[in-house]
Amino acid sequence: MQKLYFLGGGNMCQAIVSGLIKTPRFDITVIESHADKRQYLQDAYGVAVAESLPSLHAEDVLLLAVKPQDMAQALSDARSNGALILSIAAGLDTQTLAAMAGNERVIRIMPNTPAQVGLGVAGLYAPAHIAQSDKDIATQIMQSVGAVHWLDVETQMHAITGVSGSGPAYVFYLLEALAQAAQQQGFDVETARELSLATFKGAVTLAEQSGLPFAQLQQNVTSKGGTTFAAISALEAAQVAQGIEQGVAACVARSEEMQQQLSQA
Ligand SMILES: NC(=O)C1=CN([C@@H]2O[C@H](COP(=O)(O)OP(=O)(O)OC[C@H]3O[C@@H](n4cnc5c(N)ncnc54)[C@H](O)[C@@H]3O)[C@@H](O)[C@H]2O)C=CC1
Ligand SMILES: O=C(O)[C@@H]1CCC=N1
Repeated sequence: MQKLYFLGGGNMCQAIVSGLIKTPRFDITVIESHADKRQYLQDAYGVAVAESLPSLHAEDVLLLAVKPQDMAQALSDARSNGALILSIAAGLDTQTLAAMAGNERVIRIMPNTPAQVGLGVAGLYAPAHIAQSDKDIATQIMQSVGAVHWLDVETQMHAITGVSGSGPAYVFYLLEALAQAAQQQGFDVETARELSLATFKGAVTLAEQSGLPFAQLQQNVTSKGGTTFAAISALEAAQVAQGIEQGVAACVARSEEMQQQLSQA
C-alpha cells in the first residue's frame, strides 16, 4: 500500500483522514508534535502516528497540514527524497513550497472543513511539470471527502480560498445571525438552532434539486408587498450582499498578502 504522511494532525488533517480511512487505499501516518493529539489521532482514526517525519521515498506522498507560518520550520530538516508533496496551506505558493522542501514535485490544494462529513469542496493546482499520475493521486485523496475542482492558474487559489476555503465560516456566521434573531423573537436557544439549521438545509437542498437560479428561488418566496419583501428590503438597506462581497474580497487580499510575506521569509 502507498505510504501517505500528514505533516500536522490538526483540524484539516483530521477532516481529510476521516474520509480517507473509509477506503483503505493508503498506509497513513500522521506526524504531529503534540503528544495528546497523537494519542487522539491513533484512538479516533486508527492511524499510525509519529513525532517527526522519517526519511521518505519517491513513491511516498507527503501532505503538508501545518499552519502556513509554521511550514518553513516544519520542513527545515525534512528529507522528502522526491516524494509527491501536497500542500493545503493557505498563501504558500508552489515555488515557495518547493524551495522550502527542496523538491519540485508539489501540488497545492485548498480544502474546506465540511470534508469532515464527506461534503467538502477542494480547489487543486499543479504546475505544468507535474505528471498526470500525481494529479490523479491528489484527486483520489480529495474525492474521498468531497468535490474536486482543478484550477488552471495558481493565482485562482486566492479566489477559491475566498469562496469555498473560508466559505464555511461565512455560512456559520449567517446561521449564528439567524439563530440570534430567532431568540430575539422569543424562541429558546435549542429551538432557534433547530429552526435555523432546518431552514438552511431545506433551502440549500431545494436550490440543488430544482437547479433554478438563486435569484429566482428568492423571488418564489417573495410576494409583492408581503412579509419576505419587507425582510429583503431591510437586508438591502443594511447592504448585507455588499458586506459578503467585501468579506470575500478581504479574504482574497489577505491570501495574496500572506503569499507575499511568506515567499520573502
Ligand atoms: N481549518 C480550515 O478550515 C482550513 C485550513 N487550511 C490550511 O490547513 C492547514 C492546517 O490548518 P488547521 O488544521 O486548521 O490547523 P491546526 O492548528 O488545527 O493544525 C496544525 C497542526 O500542526 C501541528 N504542527 C505544527 N508544527 C508541526 C511540526 N513541525 N511537526 C508536526 N506537527 C506540527 C500542530 O500541533 C497542529 O496540531 C493550514 O495551513 C491552513 O491554511 C486550508 C483550508 C481550510
Ligand atoms: O483561515 C485560514 O487561514 C484558513 C485557510 C482557509 C480557511 N482557513
